[in-house]
Amino acid sequence: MGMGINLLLLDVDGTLTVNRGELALEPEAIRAIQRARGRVRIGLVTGNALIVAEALAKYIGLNDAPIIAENGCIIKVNSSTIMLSALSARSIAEELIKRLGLKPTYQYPCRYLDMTLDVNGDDYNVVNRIREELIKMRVNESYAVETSGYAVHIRPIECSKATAIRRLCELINVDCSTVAFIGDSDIDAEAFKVVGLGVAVGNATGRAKEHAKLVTRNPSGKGVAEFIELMLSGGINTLT
Ligand SMILES: O=C(O)COP(=O)(O)O
Ligand SMILES: [Mg+2]
Repeated sequence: MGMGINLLLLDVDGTLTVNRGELALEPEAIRAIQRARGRVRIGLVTGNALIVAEALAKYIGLNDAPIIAENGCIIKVNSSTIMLSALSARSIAEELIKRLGLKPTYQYPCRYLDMTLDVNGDDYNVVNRIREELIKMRVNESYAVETSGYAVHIRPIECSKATAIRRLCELINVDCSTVAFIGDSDIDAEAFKVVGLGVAVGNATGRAKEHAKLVTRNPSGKGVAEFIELMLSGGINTLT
């Protein structure tokens, strides 16, 4: 591959977990990440709340990992936390919960800009109902609505994982072309376009695979372990 990777960015749900739709972490992925520490800089890019992503990074042993949370609405790097929009989707989400009888996720109280609603299995249907309601409320131009497979997210339209990754690269002086990002869902597909190496895990959505440069043979966390082994064995050389 002859591609130097300076920064390895990891999605969380469906990527570090044993499978899409499951929350249990894949031990092989955690072990591979711990082996990769010191060889390449590692960060998390997730739809999860910042506090959830920070706790996960600490428990994996990635203490100073740069974190992009809330689908690109928040960046935590070194000791600064940056909000990438002045607009929060909280009030709109409250209105949608009332109008459509939706349920907030457990992270809802710990979130700032990108708000999450339960999918209860039919996430694409919930996304469409919300998009229609936002049009009725004449605010559909201000918010993006997407599903990760784990929750339906409503966020200020100017925020995304792609935009946040570009901003993070500027902040830590890394060229986006030397960044690898591994993900599993449609939301990650857009972010694959801004990094040098977009990697979709084997059970990723069709859209994610379509926009990835590499699709791992293995699913979710085992796919992450497979990619990291490839990287550590010089299959994709790392510059550190
Ligand atoms: O928070 C979610 O819904 C999914 O999180 P992810 O971006 O790590 O897949
Ligand atoms: Mg995911």
